[in-house]
Amino acid sequence: MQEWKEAFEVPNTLGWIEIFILAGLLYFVFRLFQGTRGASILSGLIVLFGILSAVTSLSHLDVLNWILSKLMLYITLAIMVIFQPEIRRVLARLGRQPWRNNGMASQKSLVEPILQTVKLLSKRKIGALIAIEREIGTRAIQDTGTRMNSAVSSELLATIFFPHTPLHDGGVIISGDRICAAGCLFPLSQKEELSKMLGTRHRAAIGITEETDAIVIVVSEETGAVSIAYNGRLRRGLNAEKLHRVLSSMLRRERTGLARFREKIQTGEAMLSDTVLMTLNEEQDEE
Ligand SMILES: Nc1ncnc2c1ncn2[C@@H]1O[C@H](COP(=O)(O)OP(=O)(O)OP(=O)(O)O)[C@@H](O)[C@H]1O
Repeated sequence: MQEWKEAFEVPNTLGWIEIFILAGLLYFVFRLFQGTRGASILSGLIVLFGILSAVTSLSHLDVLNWILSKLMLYITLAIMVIFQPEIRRVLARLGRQPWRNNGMASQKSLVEPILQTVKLLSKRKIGALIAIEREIGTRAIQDTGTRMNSAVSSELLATIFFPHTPLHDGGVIISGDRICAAGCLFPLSQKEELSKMLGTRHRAAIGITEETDAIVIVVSEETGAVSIAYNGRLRRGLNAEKLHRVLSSMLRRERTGLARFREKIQTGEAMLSDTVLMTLNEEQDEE
């Protein structure tokens, strides 16, 4: 009984500081994992472990408590292995460089050529995979393809994806207002819940957005359907008008790095990922 009383005693100032720091850390971790496959499993595990540890320690179930504390290390290792993609993505988010200006301010210089390309390729059922890099760098992925440094034009994009040409296999990466690589191998998404209908091109589109904050446009070779991937999600079957709206809206939200950084500070961490997801959700709701 004494232990229970001690456990629920009002903490002193230092205790309160510790509680606030711990709560802040937990909130930070949950925000980072929010929306990922691991979020609900992770919170479930933490709650379960917390309850079991509290009960075994307060009830003097020493053996069980000892086993739980030993299991903690293995569970942590297991979490790291199971949630490897999420952890990679979270670390990449942490490594974002909001002050980096990759020249994305010009919306028109990207939207129009991409739309024209997509319309042409979709009509002819030519497969395409176009990633637009944002704050998280994609250099390692660019290195899997052929480096380029060309202005974005619909003629060049369409030529790259034209069948039987050397660069048509793989994806194009646009950084700033330049096509910086073509024929790149994107990481494939390992999500099990993805439709069996989705082949490797679409899985690659989702895969790169799980690890970076890139926006990816996919044209299906089989159906000519146009999809857009962001933040590990795929929005399928967009017509020209919808693609224009979604793409313009996403790119409009891009500011020059410093302006966005200032804005984030003023609004208190209005995460771009949230606003873009809202755009996708709004679009989905409209259907
Ligand atoms: N990891 C990857 N990175 C970039 N491109 C890839 C990757 N894997 C496959 N691709 C591209 O996708 C093509 C194969 O597409 P596949 O038919 O398997 O996919 P899909 O999603 O069904 O697309 P589609 O509807 O166009 O057929 C390859 O020829 C290649 O160009």
